[in-house]
Amino acid sequence: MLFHVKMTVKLPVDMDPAKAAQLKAEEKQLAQRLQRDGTWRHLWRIAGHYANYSVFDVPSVEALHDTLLQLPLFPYMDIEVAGLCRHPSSVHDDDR
Ligand SMILES: O=C(O)C[C@H]1C=CC(=O)O1
Repeated sequence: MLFHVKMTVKLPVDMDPAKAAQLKAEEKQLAQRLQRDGTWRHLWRIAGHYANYSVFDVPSVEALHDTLLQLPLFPYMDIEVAGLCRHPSSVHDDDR
């Protein structure tokens, strides 16, 4: 199942910079692992924002929920999710 996810990062302005750097490094490590295993299909920065548009490929809504909860930055993100299904006019066979 494919899901479009918008993540907006809102780190507290008074967060210790070392803690922020650690969280971002941990997030990057997990994000790259999930991209390599095919779970995190797309990751795009939204220009001008500390936010991203992503596409996740997971077996269920519960799996998406569990994946998002694992993200080190989860406590500091606003997350919006939209389920995706194949468009009848799509020419891409892997859109499912
Ligand atoms: O920077 C972000 O958009 C937040 C998050 C998503 C992947 C990652 O490495 O950090």
